Amino acid sequence: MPLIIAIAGASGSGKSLFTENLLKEFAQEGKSVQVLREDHYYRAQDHLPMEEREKNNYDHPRAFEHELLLEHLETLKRGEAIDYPSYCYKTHTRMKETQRLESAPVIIVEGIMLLASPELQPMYNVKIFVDTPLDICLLRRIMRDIAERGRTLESVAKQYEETVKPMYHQFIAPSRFTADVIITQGGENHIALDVLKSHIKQRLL
Ligand SMILES: Nc1ncnc2c1ncn2[C@@H]1O[C@H](COP(=O)(O)OP(=O)(O)O)[C@@H](O)[C@H]1O
Ligand SMILES: Nc1ccn([C@@H]2O[C@H](COP(=O)(O)O)[C@@H](O)[C@H]2O)c(=O)n1
Repeated sequence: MPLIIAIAGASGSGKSLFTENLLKEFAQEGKSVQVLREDHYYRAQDHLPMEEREKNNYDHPRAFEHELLLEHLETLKRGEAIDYPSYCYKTHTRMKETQRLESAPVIIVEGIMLLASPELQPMYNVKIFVDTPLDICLLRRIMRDIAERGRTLESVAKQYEETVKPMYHQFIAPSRFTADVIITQGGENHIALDVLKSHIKQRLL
């Protein structure tokens, strides 16, 4: 049965980079791994005008369609394929295209609310929390959101004050206590990558 690894942490903590690095480690050994991003499960908002979409709280668990993510994890765990959704941060909604994604011996799922959602917890075999100081997360987010997600400095600052930071304290920070492993130094922690790789290899034997 596939092993499901959840990687959670604040926005900008280094979850994606850590996931990419873990993926590279497995690819080098010819191991098949699939990655799911919780962001792809943000709810579709085609029915809402853009001003409404821009005001939404994207840092609350109910912003995600966790019911669909749960169904997809169950399907992958049975060894079956899913139709993986895609998401656009600029239009704040799902894209039409889905991608057929086959199951694999290792499934990595990465996102801010993964450990804060009790209904998803039983699905995970390994729970990881990437723990990075919030000021570093904010600096990274400013750079990324302006460069890649079509945001302005003013909009990033407003969103951070109104939702990102308070929701982090309400939902994400407490969820770190449910983790099996807490990773410091973000996506480039190579000792953590090595330890995790050995653990996963042992469990796959
Ligand atoms: N340890 C690190 N050192 C330097 N830059 C990092 C580190 N971890 C992440 N980054 C960079 O910070 C930005 C945000 O990281 P990312 O992995 O996308 O965060 P998340 O997925 O948690 O939102 C990216 O540009 C990434 O390359
Ligand atoms: N339409 C959206 C959807 C999400 N966000 C922000 O993305 C963050 C989560 O993604 P990371 O890659 O940073 O983990 C989350 O904090 C949301 O605020 C958004 O701005 N707009």
